Amino acid sequence: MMAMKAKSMVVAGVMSGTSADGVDVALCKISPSQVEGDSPQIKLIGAAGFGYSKAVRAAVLQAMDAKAVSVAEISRLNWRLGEIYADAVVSALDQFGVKAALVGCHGQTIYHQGVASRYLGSDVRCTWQIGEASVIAERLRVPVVSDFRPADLSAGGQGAPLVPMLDYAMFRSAKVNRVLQNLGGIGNMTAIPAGASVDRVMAFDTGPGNMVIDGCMARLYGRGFDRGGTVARRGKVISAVVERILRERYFSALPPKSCGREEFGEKFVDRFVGMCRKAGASDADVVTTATALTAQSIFDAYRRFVWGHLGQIAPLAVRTEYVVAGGGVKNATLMEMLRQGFEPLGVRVRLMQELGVPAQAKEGVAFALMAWLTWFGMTGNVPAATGASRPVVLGKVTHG
Ligand SMILES: Nc1ncnc2c1ncn2[C@@H]1O[C@H](COP(=O)(O)OP(=O)(O)OP(=O)(O)O)[C@@H](O)[C@H]1O
Ligand SMILES: CC(=O)N[C@H]1[C@@H]2OC[C@@H](O2)[C@@H](O)[C@@H]1O[C@H](C)C(=O)O
Repeated sequence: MMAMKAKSMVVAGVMSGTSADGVDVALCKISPSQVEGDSPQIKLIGAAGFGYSKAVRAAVLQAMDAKAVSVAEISRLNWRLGEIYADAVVSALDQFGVKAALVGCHGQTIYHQGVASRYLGSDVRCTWQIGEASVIAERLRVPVVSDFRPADLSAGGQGAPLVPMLDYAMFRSAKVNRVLQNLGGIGNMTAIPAGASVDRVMAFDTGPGNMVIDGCMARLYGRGFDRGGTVARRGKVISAVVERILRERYFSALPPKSCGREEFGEKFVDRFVGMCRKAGASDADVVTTATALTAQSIFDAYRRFVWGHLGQIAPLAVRTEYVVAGGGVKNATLMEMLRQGFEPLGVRVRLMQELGVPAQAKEGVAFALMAWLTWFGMTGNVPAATGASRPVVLGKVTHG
């Protein structure tokens, strides 16, 4: 690909994640670095969130269950999501009174399999994000970059996580180790040792973020999520269940690794609720135990994989900061559990907004950055995070 000379641009980044709760749009000004070879400069102009209607959320969740949905429905949903994303971008641009020259749209993951399984005589790994980019490009009349994950997957990576590119560009520090955590449907962690180069970044999905909590809330309380963590605050943790689950394969597998509803969706929630009930759990205890599972799986991952890596790469770092983003930041019980686990280890827990990006906006910013990199022919994956054999240009461009 012939690379154009990179220029400053206003880019709209659009993310709709595994929680399937709606769309986050981040409007960013992205400019080339003043220093040759350094990361681009990213300035957040504004961010806005748009919840899916109940019917759209139900259709998205259904599309993730291949047995319950037809190809016709997936095709219609692809189109409808394109409209929903276009509406969200138009509303965000109106709200902040700016024009975007480029859109980066992640789309909705309806299937993700980072690890190979045997299929039609071959070892197949695959990933699928929907939300028709042509619909967005036609409405906005600007180019849209979408479908970011397949290029990394084709280069031998897991196709996820991709946010480490943003984490490294925006939040690395010369003196402090930074561990960046997202608490979306799935939890993911990026560890950047102080002063490290990009090939020393470690990143992976820690397991459930809010997905299991949300699943238990839907089943036991008929609600989408545990607002503020108030239900989890009332119950008690069934430690034996948490310990048993943490011995399962996903948690002990070495990074790079990625997961989704395939691992922690409905089927997992069925089994989890069953295990809690067997141990005598009340409804609130189930939700508290699901919350503790998220928190414990995170410390566990930190202790197993991250601690040693930070010590080895940056032995002189004065401290480690653990910076949390994503919707889970609003769950006060989960945040308290995380603080109780990290503070005794001397790790300072901080919120993403303290570093200048609202917790809910970070992934939108990441896809604005990745679109900008792609538009100028630059690579966007971090092979140390995804396991890819090389850095690749991500995504497909639909010209508006
Ligand atoms: N007020 C709140 N109190 C508690 N939890 C909340 C609150 N608001 C949002 N959440 C949680 O945050 C989730 C959404 O988080 P977010 O939008 O970061 O996830 P996502 O981007 O869909 O997922 P992923 O990052 O895994 O792709 C909700 O499903 C809910 O569980
Ligand atoms: C396949 C897929 O959509 N994965 C998401 C999901 O949500 C969180 C976690 O699992 C992460 O691996 C990824 O998203 C973020 C944006 C990423 O790629 O970094």
